[in-house]
Amino acid sequence: MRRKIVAGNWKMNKNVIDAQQLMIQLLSYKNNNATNCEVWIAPPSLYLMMAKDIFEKDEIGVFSQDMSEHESGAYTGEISAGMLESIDATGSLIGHSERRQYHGETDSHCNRKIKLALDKGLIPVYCNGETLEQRKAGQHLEVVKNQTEVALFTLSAEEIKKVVIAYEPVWAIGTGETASPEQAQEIHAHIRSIIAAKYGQEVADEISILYGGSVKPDNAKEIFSQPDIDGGLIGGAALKLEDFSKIIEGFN
Ligand SMILES: O=C[C@H](O)COP(=O)(O)O
Repeated sequence: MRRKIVAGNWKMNKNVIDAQQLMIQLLSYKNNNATNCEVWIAPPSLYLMMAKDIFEKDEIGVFSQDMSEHESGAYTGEISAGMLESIDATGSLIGHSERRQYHGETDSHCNRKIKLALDKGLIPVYCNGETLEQRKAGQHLEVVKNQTEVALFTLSAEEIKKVVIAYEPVWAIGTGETASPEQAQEIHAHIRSIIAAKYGQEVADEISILYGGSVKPDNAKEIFSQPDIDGGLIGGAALKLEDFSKIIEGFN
């Protein structure tokens, strides 16, 4: 049985008071409601240790939004896999489209980061997805195939099983425009088949593939009901308990 996950990426939002308040609300929600999926959050790095204190029994997984491709050293502004390990973080998002767009990240960078994360026992949430131009040109299947191969195919079967993939079509992120459940399912099945072709069906069937891109309370259930969609990576709708909890309940 693949793990089912709803993960909230807070991006660069909230001051410390607002972040603490939402974490406390989430803890209370989690303690008072049976959920049918794991709940993870990726707050800004500044708040990771606070999150670990608040979720002291690992009620909610704590992820960084990015991590360095280097182990340590003179890389001003970066945080390493070792640092995340040292605060007992659950994992890190890797290759989010905003990192690709604004910081020039490529799938080769992602590959190095994913290996470092795995070496430190962290869960890498590897994000990929095509741009609007690529979709309009009918290149989406090929783009996602290349991304997946470059970022993941140097891993062993045991390693790739520990990776969570988040398919996020760039044109659906923060735009209010979401891929239809059928469009998302097509790509999720495609990603799984690419992995199956290299590592075998059994390995591919163990990997959770999340969908991200304008998931909201009113479309989550239908998206999550697709056979190859194992949850969501949620941006805007993760910033309020009311919306995020309804998305979590998409698994009920
Ligand atoms: O990491 C989350 C994704 O970028 C989705 O963001 P969004 O739900 O605001 O479209």
